[in-house]
Amino acid sequence: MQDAAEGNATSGGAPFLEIISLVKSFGGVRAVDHVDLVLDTGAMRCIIGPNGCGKTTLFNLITGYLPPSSGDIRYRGQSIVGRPLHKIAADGIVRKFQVPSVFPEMTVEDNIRAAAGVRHGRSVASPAELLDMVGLTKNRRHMAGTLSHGEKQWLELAMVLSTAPRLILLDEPAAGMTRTEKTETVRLIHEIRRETNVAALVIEHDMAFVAALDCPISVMMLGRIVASGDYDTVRRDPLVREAYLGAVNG
Ligand SMILES: Nc1ncnc2c1ncn2[C@@H]1O[C@H](COP(=O)(O)OP(=O)(O)OP(=O)(O)O)[C@@H](O)[C@H]1O
Repeated sequence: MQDAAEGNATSGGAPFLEIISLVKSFGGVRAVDHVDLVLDTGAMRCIIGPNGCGKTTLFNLITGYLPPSSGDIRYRGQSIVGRPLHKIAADGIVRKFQVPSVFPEMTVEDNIRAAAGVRHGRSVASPAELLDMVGLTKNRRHMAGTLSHGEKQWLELAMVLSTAPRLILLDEPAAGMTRTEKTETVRLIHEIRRETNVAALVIEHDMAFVAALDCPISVMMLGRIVASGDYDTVRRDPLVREAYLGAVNG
């Protein structure tokens, strides 16, 4: 099942990100098994699926952390397979990990300044604008180590944005957050997309959070994308209900 949004090309003709028949095997385990996926400039898509279905491996392939066994990843019209990790990051694909990695002994604003040193010449919001966007202006002179878990996640999001990414890969951005922090994170992600036109791929297990993000979803199982569409479409898919949503939501 493919939803219409997947086929749209960018103005230059080539899709912004195009994953073509991507395979990654670890010995006998095919962690990513002929995955096809297209993402337009500024678009967002959630990747969901049970533990071990290949989501993290897919991110590791896109960022260049792992080489694929076969298939291609085309970014802004060119294959990035074999391109070094740092070059892929410099070209604008930036990953935010589940556990926030801020510098605890530095102030909030110095964390952003440190990250902004690697913006690769692209224009970007100022540290003050980024702090405002993530709601941390009032904390700017606090040591990052004193922030709550949710605030650390938002600070790291601002740090990622300060590098002027074109595509952000968010690995479980709601993990460990309170309900209020999750609601704020959804608002924040929507605002970031409105303000910056950055594209996003989001791995997430929390289905209420996924629903609130209100974007197309790809469902992975055993390394394959088995369903794609909006939240209601995916929810109704019998295979998804049985193998994933049913198990999560009861
Ligand atoms: N470096 C590795 N070496 C061997 N097997 C691996 C390696 N990385 C992942 N795998 C295997 O590949 C499969 C997919 O793992 P992956 O971590 O990508 O899944 P996931 O969907 O991200 O899981 P989770 O939701 O638990 O993070 C699993 O069977 C895993 O054991």
